[in-house]
Amino acid sequence: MATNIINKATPIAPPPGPVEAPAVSFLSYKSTTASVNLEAKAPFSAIQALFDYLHTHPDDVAKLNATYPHRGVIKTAALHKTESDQKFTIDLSPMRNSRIPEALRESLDPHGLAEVLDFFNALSAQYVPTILSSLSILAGTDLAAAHTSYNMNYRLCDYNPNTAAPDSSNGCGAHTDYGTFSIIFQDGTPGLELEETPGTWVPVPGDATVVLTGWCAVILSGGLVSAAKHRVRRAPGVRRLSAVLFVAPDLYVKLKPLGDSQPVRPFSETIMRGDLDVETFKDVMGKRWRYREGNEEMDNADSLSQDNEIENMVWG
Ligand SMILES: O=C(O)CCC(=O)C(=O)O
Ligand SMILES: [Fe+2]
Repeated sequence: MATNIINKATPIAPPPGPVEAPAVSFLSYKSTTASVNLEAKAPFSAIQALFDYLHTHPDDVAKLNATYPHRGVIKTAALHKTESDQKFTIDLSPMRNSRIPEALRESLDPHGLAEVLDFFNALSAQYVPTILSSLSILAGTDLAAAHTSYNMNYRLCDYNPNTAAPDSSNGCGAHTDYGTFSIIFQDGTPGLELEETPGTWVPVPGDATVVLTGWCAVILSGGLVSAAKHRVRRAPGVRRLSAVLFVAPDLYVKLKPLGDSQPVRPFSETIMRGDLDVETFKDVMGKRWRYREGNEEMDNADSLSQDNEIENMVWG
């Protein structure tokens, strides 16, 4: 069983170091989640402005998607699919943002893009090292060396009532993030829920900022850190916006327990041999993720849930 890594109301100070960084307090009773007192506030007016602009400017959507033809940047499958997640998503990443042509930046920057990118860039510079060092304490091993290239994703979500299934309560299906941790900012609207015990969902207050650990943290920590399963429910007619920073290890990192100590639970041979790198893991996980979000078809989609497939790959 995973140790209860984040104790009740026990603030964990970052280790002393030369860099002055804001303190991150883990206050949750739950091993998989941490409520964090971040001073950062996500710019929700800019986020709403960006979505509203893109919802009404298909030409700019096409140009933005052309900067990442592989998967696209703004995802609108919920407009025509009723069973998938009923939300719109914008996925930006520091690596790909440099591919946005100057003219497109000039047309999108005044409609929220500049403010959104400034927010994520400042957030990651200010908090990622601190959270990684706090998480390293919980993981019993130094996670920093596996996170040198800031393999991150900047995601905006618009749980908009204007989708193919306006009355559906499925905003975002139950899942566990693949990376090391994700910071979720919310616009004040409830909907995010955490699975406390199998089948028991606990609502997160709509104005809380939360850090959720993902599968890479589970593996690198030898199972000391567990992963937070979560989902988002929609209320009919209610719009909800969120901003998520996903942090993952560098793509070439081999996903196996880092420390010398015995894993708290046996991992698969693939994991213990170090045969699975972050890039491959992200591909496998991403495929199911996109299926759930309505952005990719799958042959054997119904036979396994996203988390079951990952569990089969990770655990012995
Ligand atoms: O919108 C949210 O609050 C959470 C979104 C989420 O879990 C995700 O995109 O992975
Ligand atoms: Fe998530």
